[in-house]
Amino acid sequence: MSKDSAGFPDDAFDFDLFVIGGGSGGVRAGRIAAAEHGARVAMAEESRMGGTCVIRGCVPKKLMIFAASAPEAAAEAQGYGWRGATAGRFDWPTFRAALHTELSRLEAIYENGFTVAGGTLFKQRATVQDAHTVRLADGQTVSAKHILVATGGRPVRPDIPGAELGLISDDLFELETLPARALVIGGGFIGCEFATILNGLGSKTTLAHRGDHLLRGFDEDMREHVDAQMVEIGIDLRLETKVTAISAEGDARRVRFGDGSEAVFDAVFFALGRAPYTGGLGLAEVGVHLGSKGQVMVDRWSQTSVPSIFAVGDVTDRVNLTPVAIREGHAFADTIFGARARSVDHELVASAVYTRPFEVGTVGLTEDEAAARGPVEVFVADFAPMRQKFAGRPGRVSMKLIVDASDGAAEGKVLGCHIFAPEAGEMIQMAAIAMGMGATKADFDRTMAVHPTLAEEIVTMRRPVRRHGPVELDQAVPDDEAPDVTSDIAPDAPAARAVGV
Ligand SMILES: Cc1cc2nc3c(=O)[nH]c(=O)nc-3n(C[C@H](O)[C@H](O)[C@H](O)COP(=O)(O)OP(=O)(O)OC[C@H]3O[C@@H](n4cnc5c(N)ncnc54)[C@H](O)[C@@H]3O)c2cc1C
Ligand SMILES: NC(=O)c1ccc[n+]([C@@H]2O[C@H](COP(=O)([O-])OP(=O)(O)OC[C@H]3O[C@@H](n4cnc5c(N)ncnc54)[C@H](O)[C@@H]3O)[C@@H](O)[C@H]2O)c1
Repeated sequence: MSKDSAGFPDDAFDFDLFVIGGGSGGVRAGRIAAAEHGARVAMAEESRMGGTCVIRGCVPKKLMIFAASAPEAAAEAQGYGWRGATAGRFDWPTFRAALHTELSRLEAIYENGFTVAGGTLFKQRATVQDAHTVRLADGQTVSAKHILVATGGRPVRPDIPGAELGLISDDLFELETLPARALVIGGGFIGCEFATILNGLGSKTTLAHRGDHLLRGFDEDMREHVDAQMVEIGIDLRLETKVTAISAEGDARRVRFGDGSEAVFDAVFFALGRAPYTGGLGLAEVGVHLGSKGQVMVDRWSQTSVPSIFAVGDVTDRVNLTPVAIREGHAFADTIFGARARSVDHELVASAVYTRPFEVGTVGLTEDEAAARGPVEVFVADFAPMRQKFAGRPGRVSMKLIVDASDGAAEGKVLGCHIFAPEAGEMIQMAAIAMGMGATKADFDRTMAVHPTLAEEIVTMRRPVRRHGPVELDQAVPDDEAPDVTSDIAPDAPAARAVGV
């Protein structure tokens, strides 16, 4: 059997690795350690194998987004000559049954993938007893040379009267009936996606967000496009709105807002962020440093302050996305059991928010972030896409490239790419490859367009619409004193393209 820098197998322990949590990060780490590196691996999962992404996150959410897209598809079909096209009547029990059949299928794949690789699965909660020992809920203890904490996160509830009457994201997938009137509180990833789903499935949906635009942290233009689309599809969008109390009114919920007004809903969903799931895990007691949110503090090798204990995924609160958790788990397994040191680069992580009909795809710096670092040029394509335009459907695509305008080594490098369009998530994946390779605007320009597509606009933006940064770059102005000049170079540059011209 192979032996590496970690010195395994080590008969002093029951296992070489004990993974706590069978989600995206934990399963990948356990499977790679066992199948590819021959480690003796055990795992504990207290709920269902697959974790948040598979059972109560990305997968059921995206399937519900598909379901919720049917009314818009029918409306579009009418514009293409399908007279009388409608989506029909949405039957939640039928969809929910199919959804849970699919989730069970995926759960089995995750479980089999691990056990076929030779892993030992404990279907119960585990806590950390000491640097090399895990205690299971049934009382048994198991020793391991390494422990990997991959327990993910949990939705947070607000500290307001009646908070227990609200639902969390997990609940959407289990509802007995769809609410006729739904309130979603929170304007982040989940708030935007859940409001889109509920609206598309026929719930009269209100989205309340405390900020002035949805999706804080995203490029400002993208945020405004998402705000406008929410209103366009019929969501009652209440920005700069706080919820102060919830009370029961029969099966319904009476909600009090910050301005003193009240309204009644059939369901209230909290989408207020997620907290690392470390409560009661025993980590602090054995000397693992936790951050202010309870996240496990790790170095770039995902190692904690206790050398035998590692952590990956949402529980570390680095970038809380499935592909990141998977990559961190894989890198951990290769480093510790494969004698191949690999760490994860958390820069340039692309992501998408699956709003409808247009979604947001983003990678790299926002315009504001980039402008704060140095001179940049901003290229924008803003147009009514052929497909929607022909069908008489609303919506304008927006694509933005932010380009380094310094005269240094990074001159011309694309620093940020932001797309608001149908299937923007698919497009941004491709842009992320180019940007990861350090592509410049000239590289984009040299690329021949694929016509007629939406994505071709990303290689045909000729002139910047704005430039940020010092006017005279040669002047020795210290960075913190440099004027932040925003000049309109070509105010008419975002070509209002209709029908693929
Ligand atoms: C509604 C929603 C939609 C999302 N959509 C996307 C998306 O579209 N794209 C994307 O990239 N990301 C998305 N995410 C985020 C993504 O789901 C997470 O980033 C990812 O699942 C994190 O993986 P993980 O392995 O860190 O944790 P998890 O997948 O949460 O796995 C942790 C596992 O550990 C188990 N566990 C916890 N404590 C213990 C214990 N003490 N003993 C035993 N088992 C334990 C849990 O039951 C769970 O199964 C979404 C999240 C939500 C909530
Ligand atoms: N498409 C995707 O990739 C995807 C989808 C869903 C979730 N996720 C992941 O899951 C994480 C959690 O999603 P999320 O939407 O819950 O978190 P989030 O951090 O994206 O958004 C939280 C929202 O809640 C608001 N908020 C927080 N506390 C509040 C309070 N007390 N009162 C009022 N508003 C409050 C914030 O202003 C913000 O708008 C995301 O950050 C992301 O990492 C990813």
